[in-house]
Amino acid sequence: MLYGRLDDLREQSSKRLAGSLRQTGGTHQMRSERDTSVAMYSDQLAQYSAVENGLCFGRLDFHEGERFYIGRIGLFDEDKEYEPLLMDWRAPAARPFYLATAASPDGVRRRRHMRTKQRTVVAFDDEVLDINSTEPSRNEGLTGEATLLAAVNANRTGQMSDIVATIQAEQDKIIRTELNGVVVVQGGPGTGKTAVALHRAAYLLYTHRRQLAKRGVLVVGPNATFLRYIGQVLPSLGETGVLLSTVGELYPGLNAVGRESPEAAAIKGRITMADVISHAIKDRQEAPGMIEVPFEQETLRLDRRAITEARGRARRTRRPHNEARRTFVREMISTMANQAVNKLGRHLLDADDIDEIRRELREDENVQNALARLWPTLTPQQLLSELFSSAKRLATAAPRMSKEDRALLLREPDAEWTPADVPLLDEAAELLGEDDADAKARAERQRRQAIDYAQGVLDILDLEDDADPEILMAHDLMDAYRLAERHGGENYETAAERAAADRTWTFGHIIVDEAQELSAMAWRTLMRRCPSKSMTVVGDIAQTGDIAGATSWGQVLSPYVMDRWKLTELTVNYRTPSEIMAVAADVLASVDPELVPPTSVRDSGVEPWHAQVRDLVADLPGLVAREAGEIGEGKLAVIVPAARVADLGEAITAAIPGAAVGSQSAALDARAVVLGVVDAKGLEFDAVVVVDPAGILAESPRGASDLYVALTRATQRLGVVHEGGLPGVLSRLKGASVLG
Ligand SMILES: Nc1ncnc2c1ncn2[C@@H]1O[C@H](COP(=O)(O)OP(=O)(O)OP(=O)(O)O)[C@@H](O)[C@H]1O
Repeated sequence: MLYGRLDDLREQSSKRLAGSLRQTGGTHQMRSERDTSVAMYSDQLAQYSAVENGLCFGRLDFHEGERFYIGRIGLFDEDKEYEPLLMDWRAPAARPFYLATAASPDGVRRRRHMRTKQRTVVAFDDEVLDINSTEPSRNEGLTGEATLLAAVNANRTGQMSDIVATIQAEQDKIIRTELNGVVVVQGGPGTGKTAVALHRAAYLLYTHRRQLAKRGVLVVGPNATFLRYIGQVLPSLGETGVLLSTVGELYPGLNAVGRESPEAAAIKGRITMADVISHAIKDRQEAPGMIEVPFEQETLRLDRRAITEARGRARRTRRPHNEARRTFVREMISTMANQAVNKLGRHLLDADDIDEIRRELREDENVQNALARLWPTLTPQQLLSELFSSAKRLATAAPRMSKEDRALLLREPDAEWTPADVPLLDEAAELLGEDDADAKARAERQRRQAIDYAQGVLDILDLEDDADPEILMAHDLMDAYRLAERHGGENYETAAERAAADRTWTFGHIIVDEAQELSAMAWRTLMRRCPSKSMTVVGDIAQTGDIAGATSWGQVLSPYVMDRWKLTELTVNYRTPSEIMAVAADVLASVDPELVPPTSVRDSGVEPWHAQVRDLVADLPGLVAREAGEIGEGKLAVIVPAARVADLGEAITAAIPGAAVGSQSAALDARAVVLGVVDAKGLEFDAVVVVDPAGILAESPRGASDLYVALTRATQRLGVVHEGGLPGVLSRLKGASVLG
């Protein structure tokens, strides 16, 4: 019945969409109304398709005989005064599905979890919420235990799936925390932080749709692999208007994927870089001694005092550099005009002549060159590449930075931009001010040309009597205006799309995942994008791997919100079975004995293994092949020190058909993938082989956190392969079976 209703709705929206698309021409207002309905019906259609799998997953029976079905979206019976047929999981009335317990049943008699395959129910589990129930005692505190365990035991697919059917009480509380303020979700590996963050985005969009649809929601993740991994979750919850981005992608028009040493990135992440950039800009507002400017037959002389005075005036406007330049130029032109007038004889000139002289000065190439030297118009890219490619400029802009640190920042002028550069470019853009008048004029010219082009295409189509019906359809559906917009690739329909193209866009809510990895400068950029400071910050201080990353949430947040942030915690690990967690816990204790590992929700009955080999390149592929055989259709990752991704990757891909290396999207779809620790962050696999743990420990000052991350990626099986002895933190493995 529910699927029947979904089909009806789909057909209705599809007809309405076709109707709207068929209307062409009309006034600007009619066109804009039509565009709005096109966007709305397309969204509805996308949502109806997205919720097809597992449309309904739960049922609540109340003591008074009432019964609700719970699902991905709300469905209503139009013929019976919109009586609810299916309740959206985010609606307040659906809450007992996640929270009710035998001790506090909230009127619920029975809770049913249903599993469906396509449109057929394949299993269901009932919980009778009666404290005196004679049912066998269940794992205390878990909601829908059987369905939950089926979900956590299932093979992984290389794509994260939603958890909407089995959200646990501690997770539900965080998902539904109020919109305003900063909420920190701290939790160990596998506690569902990422899942909770994404469901919270869906919940907030449902509950505060009006407020958030306009400004959009931004989800920030650590790298492109991770974003691809989580990319399907929100669409499967029927939400498409969320922008997923790495910090490196936050500067429109730039995809910063260049590489640099972690030390250089850490320096760029320090908050003091904000001062360095501000200094670097001031250094470009030069006041040399006397400069001479040839103008027509005369030589004009600008002395230091005149320049400093004009500079002072321009700075006192407190406008960004490129905007304040107007004041500087006006002052300098006025000084030069005075000199020129005096030389020509003031008594011979009237006001119009003097204006003419000013105009000529502005247009004179020598004058322009002199002004460009004294106060150049700068783009953020130009400022930074000229700063980082000059030891001298760096020394003046960062006098308090050590020589060694400055040396680490030096690079070629045309070097690729790195993720750590993005917050610096953003800072520079703020202080320089956009000088985008030219860019806007260019864009408008291009748009006009595209419209003319599109009009031409449509005119030609009109002339052809026997034109292909498909093309005619295109003609019916699209007028010149829409075609032009598509042609220019600027047909942004959602807030998220518009936001991605605009550096100064501010979001209604920002969710930061793996937030412990962000540098102080990256936080500064994100805080600028969210003036309301409505944020969800998700991470695990114990997993911090980046040396620019955080060691405490207070330290990160207090500069922006003082102590007005709320800490919430997740304590149950749904990913890693207890046998593996015991090994990981020893490593965690070596990071900080005070840190408590999360409790595994299940045992797997499989002990982790280790193998000492003589030569990794020769012996590892055989062990990996054996492990791949153990997990059948599941996914396997081989996690190695960054320095060994290339050689061990080659050995494994040569020996195992279908294996892949690195974090490109195809690699995640492979059955076996070789990854460095950084790229494995946030991901999970059925089996994990951690290679050369001593190498991982030695590779970074945060080596122990990296090893902890590597060990906790497995959902079923873990093996450790090493050449030398086992590091002390893994001595628990000594009792385990030894392969190889
Ligand atoms: N309530 C739940 N029901 C079913 N599966 C869950 C639930 N909570 C978490 N999981 C599963 O546990 C796994 C770990 O979740 P997630 O990746 O969100 O953890 P995390 O805390 O972000 O981990 P890490 O810090 O290691 O990146 C995922 O496969 C997720 O689907």
